[in-house]
Amino acid sequence: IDLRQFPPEKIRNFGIIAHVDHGKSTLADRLLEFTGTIKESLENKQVLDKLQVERERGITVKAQSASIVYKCDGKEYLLNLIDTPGHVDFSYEVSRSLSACQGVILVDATQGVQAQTLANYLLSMEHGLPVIPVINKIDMPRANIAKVEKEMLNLLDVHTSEIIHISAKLGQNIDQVLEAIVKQLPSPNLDCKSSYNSSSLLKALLFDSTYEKFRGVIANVAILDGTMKKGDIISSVYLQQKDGNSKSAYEVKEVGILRPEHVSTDVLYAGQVGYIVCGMKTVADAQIGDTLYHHKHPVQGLPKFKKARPVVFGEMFPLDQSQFKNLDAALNRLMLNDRSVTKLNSKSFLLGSGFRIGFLGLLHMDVFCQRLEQEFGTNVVMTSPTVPYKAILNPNKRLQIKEEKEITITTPEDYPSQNLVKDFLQPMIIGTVITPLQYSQDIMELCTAKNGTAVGNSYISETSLMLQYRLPLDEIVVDFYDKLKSLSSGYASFDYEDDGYESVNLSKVDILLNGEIVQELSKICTLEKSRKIGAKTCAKLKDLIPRQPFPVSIQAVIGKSVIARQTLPAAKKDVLAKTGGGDYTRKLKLLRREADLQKHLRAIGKIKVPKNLFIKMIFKLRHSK
Ligand SMILES: Nc1nc2c(ncn2[C@@H]2O[C@H](COP(=O)(O)OP(=O)(O)OP(=O)(O)O)[C@@H](O)[C@H]2O)c(=O)[nH]1
Repeated sequence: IDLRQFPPEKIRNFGIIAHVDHGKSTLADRLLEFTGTIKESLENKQVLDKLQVERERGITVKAQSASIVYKCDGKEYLLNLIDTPGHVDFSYEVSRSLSACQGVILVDATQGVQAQTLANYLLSMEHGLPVIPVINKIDMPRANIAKVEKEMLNLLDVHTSEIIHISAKLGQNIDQVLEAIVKQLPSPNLDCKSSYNSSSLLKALLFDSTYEKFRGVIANVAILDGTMKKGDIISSVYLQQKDGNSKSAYEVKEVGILRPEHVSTDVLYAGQVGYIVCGMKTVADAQIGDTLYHHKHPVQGLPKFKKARPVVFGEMFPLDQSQFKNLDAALNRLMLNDRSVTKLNSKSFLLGSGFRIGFLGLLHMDVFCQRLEQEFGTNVVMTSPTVPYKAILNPNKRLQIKEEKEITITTPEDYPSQNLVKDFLQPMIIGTVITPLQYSQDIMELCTAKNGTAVGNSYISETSLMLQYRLPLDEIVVDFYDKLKSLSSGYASFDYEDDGYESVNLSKVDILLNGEIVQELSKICTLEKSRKIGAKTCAKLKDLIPRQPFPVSIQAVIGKSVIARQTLPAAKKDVLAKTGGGDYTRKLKLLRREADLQKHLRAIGKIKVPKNLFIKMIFKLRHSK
């Protein structure tokens, strides 16, 4: 491809956004086939979902770009498409991708408008992006186009005449979608007047990155002004700020576009989207949202990207401590590809050195761990996840806290001494559920049971309802989504947004084995839930700990008060087994000696629990609802 043929007016950059499973990746397949970017084949199924985890789970977790060339009214256009994930846990990928887009297609399916349809639509409005409304899966017998159109008219600012009806699976009306992209979406809104003005200073947005073993960081860039060529020496606004006089400069070793695989073009012009390889090595250097420029010609930086805000935290340890450094390196590389994860160092008495990692949800946490294993061969153990609570501490002279202070609690270790605390706060969300009418009663009961308060209900059609509840984040991260799906036979959809913090009665449940605290099993939870959690942990431990020669008391405590307990009886040893008939006094002697031994062991009382048991326990607690 000669990229000089595509000045900005012949370029359209668009993202495909929609609810989970509405057919975004399938539409991307057809767009790639229809424009001859890839060969037509029945084998082409979600070709942009390249990760093993995406193939195995059948979901997109990573936004992917591809450049296609399309001829419309005799002129060729360069279209850059970004296929985005639909699940709420990966919404950061969507918002990040939209920063490199000029237009968006909203694919809707026969299920009608769902929670993420609405969330993504609002996101594109926030970015000021126009939307091409599309109804997908019209080939399905269950398709109810009239109903879906009505919902779209009710909830989205679109007109019936604009809605395109397609079957991404069968490739029906794909040409209409492409034509709408060219005719209805604007060309990139650039700082420059002309793409070939060689005097224009380079200004490029780094909007995504991946890591490859031999090539290092591969950065996806949108060129906003000037040109980027192989051999150019570039720097970035972030590096300039970090290093003062901008010592860090990189030579562009490769530059090209994605079709969808890397195709080197040696140059990218203003308005185009592509990739560069320039020897960057770390997450710190390849900052998402950074502005790149020619080293000798600094430019004004673009507004920074909003940072992802983790909603669950877990502690991650290598199964084998000798692998700690490898795990650190693997995490840094994976974080180049997944920018929504946060990482801090952490330590555990039993599990050794590890990391405190923040995720955007439990699915995100599972997918991230699976990617670590599949792409980097690391084996890790994750402690049970917790949401970020806050504590307001009273002033304290001894601890040199001069005025009220707010701290964030993401692990039991952060839990402050109760007498210092003025108030605990928990994160709240506004959850939006869209459901067919017949399931709404059960869903309302579920929201109430999860301590939710209704903030608004409205009909989106005669048969579907939108429910909005204010809920504690802690109540939805574990099993809310699964329960919602099972109550509604899979029909209800869910999305949520932050809604500040609210006062809560928080507690820290510690687990004691024969009076000794086991740090790794401590848990922060609301006082209301503490008994249930304490009892469950004690019962599970009783099952898992091997019998010892002495009884083991397993207690769950809050401070000094015991809230649950179990006793693991001593392993009985038949001391008389070898005595046969024998003398009565000898038997008595043996029994007395055994009783003394028991007493002695009980006095020592220390039980040696293997590391494996904790790993099993952590695993069990995480996977039991
Ligand atoms: N019958 C029919 N099935 C379709 C159509 N489009 C997609 N599908 C099916 O719907 C399912 C989901 O399609 P995907 O393309 O993976 O959906 P997605 O929106 O990319 O999914 P996420 O990225 O995980 O949110 C797959 O089984 C597709 O084969 C269509 O037009 N007709």
